Amino acid sequence: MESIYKILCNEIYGRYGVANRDIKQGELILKERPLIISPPLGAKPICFKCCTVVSKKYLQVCEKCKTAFICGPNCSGVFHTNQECDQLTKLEVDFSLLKNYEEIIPILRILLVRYYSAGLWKELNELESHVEARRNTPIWKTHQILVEDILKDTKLISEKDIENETIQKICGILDVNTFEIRAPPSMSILNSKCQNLRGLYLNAALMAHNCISNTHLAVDDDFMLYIYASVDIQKDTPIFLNYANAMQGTLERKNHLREGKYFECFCTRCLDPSELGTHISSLKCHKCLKGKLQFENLTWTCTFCGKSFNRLLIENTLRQVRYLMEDTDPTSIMELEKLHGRLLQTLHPQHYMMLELQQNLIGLYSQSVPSRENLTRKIDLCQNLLKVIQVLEPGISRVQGLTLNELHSSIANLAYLEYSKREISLEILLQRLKLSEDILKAALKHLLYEPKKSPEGSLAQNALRHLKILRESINDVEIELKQQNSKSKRKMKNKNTDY
Ligand SMILES: C[S@@+](CC[C@H](N)C(=O)[O-])C[C@H]1O[C@@H](n2cnc3c(N)ncnc32)[C@H](O)[C@@H]1O
Repeated sequence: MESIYKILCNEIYGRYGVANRDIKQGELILKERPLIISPPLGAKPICFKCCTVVSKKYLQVCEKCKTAFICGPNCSGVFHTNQECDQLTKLEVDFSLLKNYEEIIPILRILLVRYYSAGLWKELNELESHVEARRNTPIWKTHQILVEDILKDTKLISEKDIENETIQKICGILDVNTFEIRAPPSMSILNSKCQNLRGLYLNAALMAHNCISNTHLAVDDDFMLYIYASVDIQKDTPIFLNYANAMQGTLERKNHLREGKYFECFCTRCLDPSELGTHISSLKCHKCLKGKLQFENLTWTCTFCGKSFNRLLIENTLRQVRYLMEDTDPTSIMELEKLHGRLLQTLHPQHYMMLELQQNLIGLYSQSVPSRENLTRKIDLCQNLLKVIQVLEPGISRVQGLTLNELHSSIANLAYLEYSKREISLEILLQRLKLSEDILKAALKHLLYEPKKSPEGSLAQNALRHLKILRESINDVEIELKQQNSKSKRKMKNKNTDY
């Protein structure tokens, strides 16, 4: 069967994927298992079998190779393959070395590939590593001390490897090509923040970046990666992933791409100071208080009065805003609302830091008392957020799905509340419930792409159950409305006959 995409190469992107035919929104473009899952530099080690993060004190070793870390003898994970285990047995790697220097684990796992699969090793080495751009930078030196020098003391790498910069190249390949993925829930890291892992997917790694991507990515609990078309993609169009966070401003995304992926992005969003009219990076003009400050030609300029502001001044303002956000209790609606009000004087209401606050608030309101004030505010926040996401993540989008899901429940709850207080009629209640149903259906259109074996997948299943309940409620209200109408018709008739 003809492949849905093909790989081309040009001077800008290097290798990149393009649609081999018209691809419909929602079509699966790629489903792929990772070649390797690893913790990022400096993070806690993971079980070689199931990849859960494990505290050092709970680590055990594989009975067979006596080297690979495992979370326990009954672990049923599949990632410590026989090939890897056999190879570690043959190489007689010193376990204490691994235990004390977990930084070398991902590199070691990749090095093992060259012993058991020449084909995979070749494919891996063809990935972009940007060694030239990295040479003698701080990250190069860190890897030299934390990885290269330690591996040198073992028989795992030769003098030739050092000469060929094999280890630095692998480190570059991991930094440039891996996807950030969520670690499975861990029993041995109680109360710790969820740690992210890095997954290397040989085919997905070939896709180019655009800040407005045309794909939707999902990873299930077994680390299977799914890439769907988030919008219709015409034949010969590049298949774009977004390597950056769509909900960050241009300067932040550009920094991330420059420092981590070694390129400058010139997509339509990066070239437009208003970021496609979303104003996700805009500030309020302190001088005229009317215009928006946008970054163009290396300065921040007001769209209304034309005054320019020094870049350092704005960077300092944004840093102060970040400190204020970090200093605010993220579990307190009152504190976050106070900060939101205060920041409205400095930032555009759709600035990415405002959106971050708004997302936090939506989460808190969804767990709070469903009072009229709370529900109305949550509806406003969801609508504001959706205006931006629909532009920055057009088509299928997880954030859109989650926000629409929150919006539907608040609209239904507010309608019930107002009806119970006799503030709205049964007809209006029905209208609002139908609106909520439409919004929930729209949410499901996004969320149904989430793998069943993932937290978002469970949320989608929940949303499906809610849809059923909502339909039953709508049915009940329709019946009640019919009864009410026929009752009033009968009353009218009786009144008429009385006359
Ligand atoms: C994950 S790799 C993609 C595959 C790579 N092009 C190759 O040939 O192996 C990421 C690298 O591709 C290049 N790249 C991807 N998207 C790009 C873009 N929009 N503009 C410029 N370079 C891009 C950059 O060199 C980046 O570091």
